Amino acid sequence: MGCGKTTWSRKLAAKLGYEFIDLDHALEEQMGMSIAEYFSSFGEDAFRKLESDVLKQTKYPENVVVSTGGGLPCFFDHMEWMNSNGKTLYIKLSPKTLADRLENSKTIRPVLQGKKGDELVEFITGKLAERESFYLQAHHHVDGIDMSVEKLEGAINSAG
Ligand SMILES: Nc1ncnc2c1ncn2[C@@H]1O[C@H](COP(=O)(O)OP(=O)(O)OP(=O)(O)O)[C@@H](O)[C@H]1O
Ligand SMILES: O=C(O)C1=C[C@@H](O)[C@@H](O)[C@H](O)C1
Ligand SMILES: [Mg+2]
Repeated sequence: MGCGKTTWSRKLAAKLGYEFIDLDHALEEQMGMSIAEYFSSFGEDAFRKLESDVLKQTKYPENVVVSTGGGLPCFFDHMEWMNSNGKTLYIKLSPKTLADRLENSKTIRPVLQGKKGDELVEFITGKLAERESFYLQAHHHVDGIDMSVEKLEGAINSAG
């Protein structure tokens, strides 16, 4: 969460002349409300089910860069499904850098429940420990510091 998937997928798509789909955005369109509102009205389990349906039922164009939500890779068979249907890339950052970015971001992320400072760093450290085994299944891993479109292109064109 907050590693730059949306920001950099959009830039990569523009550079490649591909379409761009952000699955959090697609979900919000389908729900007719923000993710934060959906979480508080229907809870996380309902959100994860809908997120899975949107991942698998979206009609993807042939050439597209897709950014997922931060939790999506860690539920159901999503990593396996994405690895079978495209090239996957994990943008890796430390909990401290993620916390700094998330504190400055305007998007409300309900999983964080308003945490700040050291409490936020500690929470992200725990979440990453739970989740990283899923993220590491991605075909390619890039360090999210000094990010550039060229760095992303290099990673997806590399052997692994
Ligand atoms: N290389 C960068 N350097 C500094 N800030 C960045 C960089 N990339 C993204 N950001 C900022 O970090 C924040 C999170 O970025 P973004 O929303 O793209 O992350 P995300 O991975 O899509 O998050 P989520 O998992 O919640 O969808 C934004 O405020 C964005 O402007
Ligand atoms: O990390 C998560 O679990 C989430 C990340 C966001 O992208 C959204 O998908 C939602 O806020 C949940
Ligand atoms: Mg995003």
